[in-house]
Amino acid sequence: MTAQKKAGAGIVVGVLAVQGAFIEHERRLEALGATCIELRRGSDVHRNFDCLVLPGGESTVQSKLLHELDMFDTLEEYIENGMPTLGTCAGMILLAHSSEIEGFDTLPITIKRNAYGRQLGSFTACSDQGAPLTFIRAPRISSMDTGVEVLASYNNYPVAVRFANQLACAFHPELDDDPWLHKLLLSLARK
Ligand SMILES: NC(=O)CC[C@H](N)C(=O)O
Repeated sequence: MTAQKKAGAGIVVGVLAVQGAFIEHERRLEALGATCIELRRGSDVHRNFDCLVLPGGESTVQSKLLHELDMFDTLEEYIENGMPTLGTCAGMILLAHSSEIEGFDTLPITIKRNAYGRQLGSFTACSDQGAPLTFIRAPRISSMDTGVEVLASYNNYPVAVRFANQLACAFHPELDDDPWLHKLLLSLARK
C-alpha cells in the first residue's frame, strides 16, 4: 500500500451529489484509499460517513435542492457538531455567510460570488505558496472572522481557509494534481 492510499484507508466520505463536480472529488478520494458514498436524496444523509464534501457547481441550485430533498437540516447539524467538511467553490459559498443564497452559514467568512470573472470563466494559476489552482467562476473571500486560518492565498487574497472542522476553497482542488486539501480532510476525519 502506498503512503497516498493510507491517507484514506477505512474512511467513508459523504459526497454531496445533487449537482456539480462531485465525481472528480470521488476519484481523488478513492485514489487516496477512502470509500465514497453519494448523497443524492434525503435518506442518504442518514447513512454512516466520517466526513463531508460539498463540491463546486452552482450554489443557488445546490441550495434549492438541499432544501427540496430534505437534506439541509441534517447536514447543517453534522457540520455544526464538528464533522470534518470540505467545501469547494460553490461548496464554500454554501458554508459561508452570503446574502445571495440560503446556505449553512457555519463558516464565518463573507464571499462575493463570481468575483473572479463571469466573462473569463475559468483559469489556472499558482497559489502564493506554490500549489496549483483551477478557478471556475470562483467566489472571492471578502472578509473573515479572526478565528479563520488562511491555508492558501493567491495575489495575497485568501483562497483556502480552515475554521475548526471546516475547510473551504475558492478553487477546484479535485482538478489539480496536488491532493493536499483532500489529504487534510482525511486527516481530520481520522482524529
Ligand atoms: N465552480 C463553481 O463552483 C462556481 C460557483 C458558482 N459561480 C456559484 O456561484 O455557485
